[in-house]
Amino acid sequence: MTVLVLGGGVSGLSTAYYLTKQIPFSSISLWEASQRTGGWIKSQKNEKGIIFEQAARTLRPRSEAGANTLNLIEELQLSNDICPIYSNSAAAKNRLIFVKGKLHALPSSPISLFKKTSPFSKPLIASFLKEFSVPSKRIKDEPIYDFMKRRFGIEVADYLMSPLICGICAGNAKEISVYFLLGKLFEYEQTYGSITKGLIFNMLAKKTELPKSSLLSKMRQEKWSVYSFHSGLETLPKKIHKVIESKGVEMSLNTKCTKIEFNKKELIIHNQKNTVRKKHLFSTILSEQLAVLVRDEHPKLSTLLEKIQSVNVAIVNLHFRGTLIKDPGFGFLVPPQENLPILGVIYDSCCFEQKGDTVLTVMMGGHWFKKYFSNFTNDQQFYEIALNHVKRILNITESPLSYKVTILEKCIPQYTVGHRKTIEQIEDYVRKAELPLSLCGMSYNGVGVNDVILAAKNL
Ligand SMILES: C=Cc1c2[nH]c(c1C)Cc1[nH]c(c(CCC(=O)O)c1C)Cc1[nH]c(c(C)c1CCC(=O)O)Cc1[nH]c(c(C)c1C=C)C2
Repeated sequence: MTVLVLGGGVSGLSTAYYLTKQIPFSSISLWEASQRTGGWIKSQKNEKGIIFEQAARTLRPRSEAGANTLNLIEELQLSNDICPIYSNSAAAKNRLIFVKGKLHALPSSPISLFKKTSPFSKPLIASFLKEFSVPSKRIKDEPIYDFMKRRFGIEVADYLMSPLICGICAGNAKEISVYFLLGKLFEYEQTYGSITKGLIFNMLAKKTELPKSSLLSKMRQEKWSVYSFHSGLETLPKKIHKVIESKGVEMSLNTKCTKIEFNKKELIIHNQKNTVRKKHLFSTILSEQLAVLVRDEHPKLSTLLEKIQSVNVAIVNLHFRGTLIKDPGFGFLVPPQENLPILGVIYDSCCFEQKGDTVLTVMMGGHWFKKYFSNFTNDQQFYEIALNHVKRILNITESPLSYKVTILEKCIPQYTVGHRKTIEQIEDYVRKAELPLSLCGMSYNGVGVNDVILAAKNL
């Protein structure tokens, strides 16, 4: 069997990795359009040992997908490279939002739900209790914002959910699908008539057994909240690359697929230099990129793939001398109704020690990229916006020792309302046309690193 994996991000790398285990005697090739693998995961270490993370920086260990990644890490013999953030640390507990000119700490423990904390006008427990009696609505899907406003009220939608959706997918909660991004909460309303009731039933229910591994036990024992690696998150894709190469996967960098032809259950796949024939294709590139490659032969499939659009995110990493954060934590998010050009700031040096200095990452754009930056022409403009906001909000007067601006083009797919139907239609088309094609990656069933690794395993 000859197979090709398209895309060398963590999704493509893990697809190739699991294929080497599942079909060990096949010939596996991987094409990556750029000069490196790892995709958006890129950790840049400077001569002083300061790490600038370009996009994703931590992984969550506590879910089926999180447990699967821990298993993979153990298989890759990376357990000793892990750097956890423990649940009782400020970086795990202190999450802030910037509302009406001030930073506010979000409730972080069951007790804090009983206290009134600004910007909320009442204790959050009141919204949860009221939610019991809100009539349920039979729906197939809804924007997350509408769902939360209907169930918990406008403050939860504005101050909790909208910023959280910015953090997860740099998206607008008024457009993102609740079914797809918050499937459990959606299911609770549909099954129990109330989210709060669903949460309680879920807490009392017998937990599904997660795959056992010694790393998983260690994580539970030590109470990790999230984790990365001592040399940054890129440790993971780098190691997968090394392992799959050693197992015989033929890796081709700077190799951009230009066209795919489906010929009697065989594929003819073109790149800038040559053409190859393969029995099966695993596409982990963005659905909108794949749409272009299949358009000539399968225009209907192409139109469906194009429906899943991604947004640009601008990242500005800043490095200052000394410890400048007065209230340590994970960082802060800016709810969209504040109408500011930044989405949030991560306090990297509060999460992982950075030689006693302060390292911050400012995230900008996402759904609002065009609104704020359509006329920007150079990195300096992004840097100035980021620095001015950081200085003002965090009361920093110093100038950074170094910085880096990165524009991540089409970085996060947006699962808008109707995403489920689009996925079903795509799967239906591939099945009926008997295309030797498997789809994986951020565009389909989860945008997180854990999600795409699990999806690769389950292909
Ligand atoms: C390029 C920017 C990215 C933003 N989100 C993601 C990237 C790559 C992907 C992402 N981030 C989170 C998740 C949820 C599941 C997980 O794997 O952890 C995903 C898929 C978590 C997250 N990251 C930030 C926040 C505030 C959150 C929410 C949950 C939490 O509080 O831990 C930081 C952050 N990420 C983005 C922005 C704008 C931002 C703001 C500080 C976009």
